[in-house]
Amino acid sequence: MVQSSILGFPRMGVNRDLKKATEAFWAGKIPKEELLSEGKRLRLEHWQLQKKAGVDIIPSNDFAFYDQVLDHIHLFGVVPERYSKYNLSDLDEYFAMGRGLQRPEKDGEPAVDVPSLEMVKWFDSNYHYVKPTLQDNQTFKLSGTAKPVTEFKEAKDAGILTRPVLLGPVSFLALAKADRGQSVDPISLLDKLLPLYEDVLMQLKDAGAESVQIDEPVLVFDLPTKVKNAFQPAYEKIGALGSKAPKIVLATYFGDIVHNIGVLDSLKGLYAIHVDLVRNPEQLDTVLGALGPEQTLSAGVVDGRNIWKTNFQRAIETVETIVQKLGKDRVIVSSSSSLLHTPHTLASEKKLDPEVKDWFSFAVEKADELVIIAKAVSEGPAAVRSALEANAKSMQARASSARTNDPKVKDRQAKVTEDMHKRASPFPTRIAQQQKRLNLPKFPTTTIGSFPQTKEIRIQRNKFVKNEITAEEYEKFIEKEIQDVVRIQEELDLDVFVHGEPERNDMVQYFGERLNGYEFTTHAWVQSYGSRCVRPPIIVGDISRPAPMSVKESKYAASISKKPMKGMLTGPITCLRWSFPRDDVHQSVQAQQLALALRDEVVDLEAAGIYVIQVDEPALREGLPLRAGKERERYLQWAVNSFRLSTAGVEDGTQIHSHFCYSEFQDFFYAIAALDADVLSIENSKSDAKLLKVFVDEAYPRHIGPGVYDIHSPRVPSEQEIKDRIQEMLQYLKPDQLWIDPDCGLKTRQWSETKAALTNMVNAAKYFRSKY
Ligand SMILES: CN1c2c(nc(N)[nH]c2=O)NC[C@@H]1CNc1ccc(C(=O)N[C@@H](CCC(=O)N[C@@H](CCC(=O)N[C@@H](CCC(=O)O)C(=O)O)C(=O)O)C(=O)O)cc1
Ligand SMILES: N[C@@H](CCS)C(=O)O
Ligand SMILES: [Zn+2]
Repeated sequence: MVQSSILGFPRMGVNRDLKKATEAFWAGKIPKEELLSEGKRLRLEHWQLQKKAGVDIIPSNDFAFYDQVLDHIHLFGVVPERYSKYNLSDLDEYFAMGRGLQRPEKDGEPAVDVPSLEMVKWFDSNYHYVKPTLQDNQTFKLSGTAKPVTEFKEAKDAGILTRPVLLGPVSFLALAKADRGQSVDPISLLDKLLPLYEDVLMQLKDAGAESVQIDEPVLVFDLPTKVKNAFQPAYEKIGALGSKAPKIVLATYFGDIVHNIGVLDSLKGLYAIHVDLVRNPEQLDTVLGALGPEQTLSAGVVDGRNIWKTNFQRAIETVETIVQKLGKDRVIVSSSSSLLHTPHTLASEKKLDPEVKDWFSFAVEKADELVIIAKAVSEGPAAVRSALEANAKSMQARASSARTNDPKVKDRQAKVTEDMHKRASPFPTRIAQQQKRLNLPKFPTTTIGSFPQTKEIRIQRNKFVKNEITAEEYEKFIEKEIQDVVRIQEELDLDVFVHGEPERNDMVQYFGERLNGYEFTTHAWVQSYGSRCVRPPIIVGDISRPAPMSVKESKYAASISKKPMKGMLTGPITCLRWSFPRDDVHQSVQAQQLALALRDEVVDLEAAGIYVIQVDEPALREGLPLRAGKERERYLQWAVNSFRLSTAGVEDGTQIHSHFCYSEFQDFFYAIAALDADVLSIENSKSDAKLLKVFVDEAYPRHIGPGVYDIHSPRVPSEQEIKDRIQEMLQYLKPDQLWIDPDCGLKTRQWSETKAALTNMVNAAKYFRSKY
């Protein structure tokens, strides 16, 4: 029989219950025991709903209070001394690594002041993981109660036999880095780490696990030889455990593994291989050809990254092809990746137009889809006839809907010219005119856009959404917020102001709600990092801008401000990547539509007297195909063109900024340079300033503001820390080039932390101003 499986389930819960409990715990409003029991309740609820749907293979250890990679850091005792020295409780140490910890001395307990570990993008998704950080003398030690074993037993006690998920040893090390000042090559630690995997696998077997999912997603990358060669010894060792360990399903996702297919030779002893056939269906033949004679294929045919209903006919055809080759008992039908990247359930969406709702499928619905596909192949289509018919009808309705097609948008796209991507003059001419207009000091200070989104802001917005206050009342409230933000920036003596983005629920969702072609949801939250979630809007049709989206707020802010006001927009690629995109039109087409809509907005801002305009593109790097080559070049071409199309409509004297966070910018530096933005602000505070060398090597001529402090943590950086950081930067950047700003927007911070940190930042900038 063909079995159905899920690689991982969203953990927030139907009402973002985990977020609420975690934040309540951090705020000291609930004790640790309550947080732990909420976690337990959610795990059980999610296992039960998958079981009820009829899913054969249900994951465990896919739950994490903060991040699944951080769970492994904790599991293997990869805790840098700057955390372990405080002898914190397990949970406090775990959260300290995730989000930093700063607390005064209390009841004889010493004061704690430690920043978080680095957080980076999980492959090309909008999820972020905590990067394992290794020492030259790194040792590994299994934490007393191994979480994968505890959670497996927890499910078993509830009558559900799960398949525990582990991040594989090669991926764990390949995704790690040497700590600051250390030079260890992570993969060289494989031999030291493997015994811990062997131990966990044996414990899981003893506890009754029949199979374990080991994720090795790095197989979709172009791997350095050392990493590629690590698979053989790693899995020979694990394979040598034989019946002392559960059967191993090795999972890859978010790409194809054809370029690493040779690695499968060394994995033939494993029970099964999982591949992502949504992203790369064309890899199927190669993978089938490389499987061992008894190996099972786990076929990822239900999209773990998007919300479109699965096309049953197509998925069933794919699975049947595999069955013909391998037989029913050697095929598992699966989600393409963990469903972590999809919202919990469509059932919560009460306001969606039924026409489009019929096109969507969230995690709970995807569980049903997997069961239907497996049944259709196992028992024949007649067993699920009505589901197949309903699905075919939905597919047909979407394909023929008038909502997806806007001739006016197509017409405008056909008229886009090369010149529309170019500013009028080169940078030296532009910056001279901008400086005349803006008259900024050396080391100009600014922020990235958002100021704290307080509880009060969210409450007022919620009231407005529910029609409990009028549009005028809400507008007045937002104006008052803008006034406060402007006044505070005056007090802080920043140089380029922002309006603070109080009117925005999210930097992408806000624009999605104002553009034609988009649908948005009320409960479709997806975890972005830690307790933070996003509600990506859904692109269903051709995109256009019916009216200005941000001009009113920026113009108002400028009217009450004595300093230059920066207009704030989200760039076309970020709007695309952080939405659920269409799967019926190429992404480059959607990006160009977004770019044209934003171009109109940029020009309108300029006409309203806003002469500094920031177009954020933090997701530019995320969209980069995971492997080097032609596909990457093609992406960069259309992505860079989209940014340029959106910004090049302004005069020379208008300063275009762009912002990047969560990106390792070195490997796509030339694309950032090609954007031709006058000023770049980039997240950098957690990285080694040495990385800025790329700006020197490439003789980058324009202005740059590498973030001087981390905004993800409530911790306030001292003035000295910021000065040290700037001093380091000056080894690589010219004083005339350097802007001083935080890593990213401040929306997740409290006001007290924000003011304290920015005071230190402005003082540090003034110190260098007086020195140069
Ligand atoms: C910069 N980042 C972003 C990414 N992706 C985005 N789409 N947006 C981003 O800003 N990716 C990379 C980074 C890091 N990621 C994030 C992601 C999320 C946040 C964040 O702060 N999220 C908020 C939710 C923001 C939001 O949409 N708020 C809405 C709704 C608020 C709400 O919960 N309302 C309540 C009722 C009101 C109340 O009583 O509080 C409800 O609906 O129940 C809004 O403001 O209106 C989060 O809280 O997780 C930051 C960085
Ligand atoms: N302008 C946005 C950028 C976030 S990446 C903000 O400040 O929140
Ligand atoms: Zn940012």
